[in-house]
Amino acid sequence: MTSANKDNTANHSTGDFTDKTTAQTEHKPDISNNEKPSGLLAGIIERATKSGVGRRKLDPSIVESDVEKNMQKIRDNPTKLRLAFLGGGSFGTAMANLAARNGCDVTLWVRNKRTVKAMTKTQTNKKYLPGYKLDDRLKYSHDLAATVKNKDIIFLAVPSSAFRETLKNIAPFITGQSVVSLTKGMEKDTFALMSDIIKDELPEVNFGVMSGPNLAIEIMKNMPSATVIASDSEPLRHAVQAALHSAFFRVFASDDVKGVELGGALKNIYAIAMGMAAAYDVGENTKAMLLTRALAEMSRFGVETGANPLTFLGLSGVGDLYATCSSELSRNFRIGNMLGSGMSIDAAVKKLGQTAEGVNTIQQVHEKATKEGIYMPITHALYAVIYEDKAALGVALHLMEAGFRSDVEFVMPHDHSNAELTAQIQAATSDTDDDNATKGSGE
Ligand SMILES: NC(=O)C1=CN([C@@H]2O[C@H](COP(=O)(O)OP(=O)(O)OC[C@H]3O[C@@H](n4cnc5c(N)ncnc54)[C@H](OP(=O)(O)O)[C@@H]3O)[C@@H](O)[C@H]2O)C=CC1
Ligand SMILES: O=C(CO)COP(=O)(O)O
Repeated sequence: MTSANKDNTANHSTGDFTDKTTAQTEHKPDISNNEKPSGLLAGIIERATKSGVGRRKLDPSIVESDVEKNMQKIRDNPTKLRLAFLGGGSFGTAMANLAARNGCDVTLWVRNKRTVKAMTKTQTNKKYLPGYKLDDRLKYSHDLAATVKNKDIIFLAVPSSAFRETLKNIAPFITGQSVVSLTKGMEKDTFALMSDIIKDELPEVNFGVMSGPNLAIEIMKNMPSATVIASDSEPLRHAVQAALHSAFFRVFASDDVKGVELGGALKNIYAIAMGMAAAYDVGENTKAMLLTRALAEMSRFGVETGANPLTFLGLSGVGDLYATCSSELSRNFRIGNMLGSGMSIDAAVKKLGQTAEGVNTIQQVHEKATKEGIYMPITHALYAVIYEDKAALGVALHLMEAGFRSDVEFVMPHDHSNAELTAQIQAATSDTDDDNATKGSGE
C-alpha cells in the first residue's frame, strides 16, 4: 500500500483507503464553518461515528470532518472515484452500471474481446442481461492491466473458480488500489473464501467483500435493493457506500468479513434445496421449515469457522437466503428445480449456462462439515441426492426423522443426552424400507 496520505482521508488519487484514523491523534479538524450535512452524507457520517462505539475508540469529530472532505472530493470531481469491475457476467455488469450511473469513472473488464466490442457498440450485455440498456458513461475493456492501473477500487465479479487466477493476473499492477470481492463461493478443494484468496495472493492490499440479496435482473430494473460491504477498513467501507449507494440501492456496512462472505456462499446450498422442494410442490410450512433450519445450519457453521452468528440475521444472511430461496431469478434455485424435475446435475448445469456457485459449495461444505463434525443435515442430504444418487423423497423423510433438536441453539444449546432417546424413537417409528435413502444423523 502507498503511504502517501498525510491525513486520514481516503486518498482517491492513490486509491489508498487504508484506515489511518487511529494513527492521527494530532489531527484537529476545523468543522466550525461546515454546514450540517444532510441526506446520504448524514447517513454516512452517522454510521462512521457510531461504528467506533464499543470497539476501537474514534474521535467522531475527526471522522466527521474527514468523511465530509472525502465526500466533497467525490462530489466535486475531478478526483471522483475511479473503479474497475472485473467480470462481464450479470453481476459485474449490474454493479458497474450502478457505479457509472452514480457518476464514478468506471471500466468493466470482460475477458472476451468480441464481447467488449459488442458491449461498446450496443451498450448492452446481450448474453447475460439482454434487453437492459447500460449507462453510456460505462467503459468496457479487454485489457486487464489498463483496467486496473490507476484505479481506487477494483471489484471482482468473476466466478469463484476464476478468482485466484484473476488476482494473480492483476498482482503486477497493484500499487495502492483496494480490492472488493462480489463473488459468492468457495474455492474448489481448498475451502478458501474469496477474502482468504485475496490475503494469499495480495497480502498487502486493503480489501472488503460485498454480499446481500442482489438478484442482478432486479437491480437492472431499479427495484429497491440493499447490500452489505464488509471490511476492516472504515474508509473503504465509506468509499464503496459512496460509489454504489443510490435511491434504489442501499449499501450497509459491517466489519464481520467472514460472516458476510459465508452468508453469500452458504445460502446457495439452500437455494438449490428450495428449488428442488418447489419442484415437489411443497407447502408454505415446509418452505418455512427449510428456510429456518437452513439459517440454523448457516449460523452453526459460521460460528465453527469464526464468524459472528448475529451477522446471519442481516442482509447478507437471512436477506440473501430469502431472496435466492424464493425466486426463479436465482440460478441456484433453478438448478435445484431442474434436479427436482429429474434432471441430472450435469444436464442442469449445462442447461443453465451461467454461474451457480452452490453446486461446488455443497461439495466443499459437505466435506468440511464431515471432517470437522459440524451438524449440517440439509447439506449432507443434498449432497447424498446430487452426488450419491439417493432418492430425494427418501432423504427428505429421513431428515424429518432426525432427532430432537432445540430451535435456536444460541438460546437453548442442543442437549446431546437426547441421543439415546432419539435413537429408540427412530427405531420404533422409522420405515424399515430405507435402502435407498441416507439417514441424517440425529446428533
Ligand atoms: N448474478 C447475480 O444476481 C449475482 C451474482 N453474484 C456472484 O457474482 C459472481 C459472478 O456471477 P455472475 O456475474 O452472476 O456470473 P455469470 O454467469 O452471469 O457470468 C460469469 C462471467 O464470468 C466470466 N468468466 C468466467 N470464467 C472466467 C475466467 N476464468 N476469467 C475471467 N472471466 C471469467 C464469464 O465470461 P464468459 O461469458 O466469457 O464465459 C462471464 O462474464 C458469482 O460468484 C455469483 O455468485 C453475486 C450477487 C448477485
Ligand atoms: O446471489 C444472488 C442474489 O443475491 C444470485 O443468486 P444466484 O447466483 O443463485 O442467481
